[in-house]
Amino acid sequence: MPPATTEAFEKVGEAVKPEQVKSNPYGPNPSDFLSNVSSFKLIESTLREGEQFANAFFDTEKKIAIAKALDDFGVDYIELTSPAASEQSRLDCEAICKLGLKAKILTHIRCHMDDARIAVQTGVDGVDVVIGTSQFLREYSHGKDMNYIAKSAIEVIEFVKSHGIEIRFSSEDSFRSDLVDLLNIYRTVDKIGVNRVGIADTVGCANPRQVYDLIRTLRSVVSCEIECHFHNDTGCAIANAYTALEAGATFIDVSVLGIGERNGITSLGGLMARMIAADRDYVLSKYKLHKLRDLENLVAESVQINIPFNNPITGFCAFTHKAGIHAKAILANPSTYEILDPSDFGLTRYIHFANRLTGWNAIKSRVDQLNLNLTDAQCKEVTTKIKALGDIRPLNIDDVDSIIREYHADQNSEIAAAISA
Ligand SMILES: CC(=O)SCCNC(=O)CCNC(=O)[C@H](O)C(C)(C)COP(=O)(O)OP(=O)(O)OC[C@H]1O[C@@H](n2cnc3c(N)ncnc32)[C@H](O)[C@@H]1OP(=O)(O)O
Ligand SMILES: O=C(O)CCC(=O)C(=O)O
Ligand SMILES: [Mg+2]
Repeated sequence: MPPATTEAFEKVGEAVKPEQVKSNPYGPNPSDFLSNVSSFKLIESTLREGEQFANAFFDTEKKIAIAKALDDFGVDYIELTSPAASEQSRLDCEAICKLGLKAKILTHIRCHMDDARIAVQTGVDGVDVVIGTSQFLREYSHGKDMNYIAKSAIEVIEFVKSHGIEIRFSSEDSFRSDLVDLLNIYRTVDKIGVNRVGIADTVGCANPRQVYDLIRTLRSVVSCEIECHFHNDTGCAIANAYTALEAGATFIDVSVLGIGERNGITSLGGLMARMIAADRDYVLSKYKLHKLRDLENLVAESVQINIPFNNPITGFCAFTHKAGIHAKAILANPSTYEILDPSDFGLTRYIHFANRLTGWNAIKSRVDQLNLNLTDAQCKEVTTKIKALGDIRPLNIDDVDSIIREYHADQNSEIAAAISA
């Protein structure tokens, strides 16, 4: 496309000169500036954080079905509820470890030797250890100071490592913790050797700028990988996860449909949507995106919820285009109003034409689908009729098809009458 002329702008004031705008990092292809988010990994926590969702009860059979579906989807790690939580949780953890899945199996425990002793006997590939570091949790949850936290962290980490499995240490409520305390504890555990450290926005208070700053700072203090866990209380879970990757994190905790404590965490599907827009080749090479819908249905049924209408990718209208302006452009080139390609997820787009916002281009497309023959002028005329009925009541496809067919028949009988006259 030729560069926009500045003539029109100069009439209303000084135009921006192309040389003033070195490059636009945001477009037209967003992936140009996103190379640093590539090669992220997923810690899938439906069977841990997700079990903390109010409606969740997974029996052994359901946990196995979900674990297999997650593995088939291609998640890197599956995180399971603490085996210290209950006897059945421990048995389920052992059962999932024995499935021989490609994904590595983790369990998630308090920073406590009692839990660690149980965890290392389950057959997991790694243990995620967590302890609250904010003033709130230090005072009202476990009541321990930073010295105690550091000592028990070292003891638990060395114990888990001595069993030859992966270890991750995480602070709970990281964003309301003292920064110096945080960096000190992470530096300590990094020195003794952990696979990952984790940052957790346990109450969902962080915004992307805070995430960027904290992860960037942490990146300069530790040499191990950084994992992040974001709650969605203020609606930032996906954006925060993405920003964490930009800042140097490489592991993100997700759950199917985002289920978890309160209103949950970064959703698997939401993160897939965000990441495929950033690095399509990487995401397609790693994850079987066409299995997302079945995976979400499996979990939604298990916890007795519906898929929200506005869910990324699988919400019922995620690829439905309605207003006439949109429909026309989508018909010409789907990239006009779609950043995601539904076929990447085994889905199809839909043009909604049974409403008063429709335009003649969408109606013409429907006329073609019905294999009828109307000129552009006739399509415009029949669109006026459809809009008139759409002003009175909601329409369905049958209404529109009836108007089109009736109009088509009228036109044909007029032609026939003209010929016979
Ligand atoms: C933010 C998160 O989601 S963290 C993960 C949350 N996961 C879970 O809670 C797993 C399910 N939990 C459970 O089944 C139980 O809470 C158990 C088995 C872990 C503990 O049960 P109980 O001993 O009955 O204690 P309760 O649940 O009432 O309180 C939590 C206990 O853990 C302690 N604690 C809390 N966090 C930590 C931690 N990170 N490290 C060590 N101890 C901790 C508290 O001090 C409290 O101990 P207390 O009994 O001496 O006061
Ligand atoms: O272990 C972690 O990093 C996160 C724990 C958790 O679920 C949270 O803090 O919300
Ligand atoms: Mg959580």
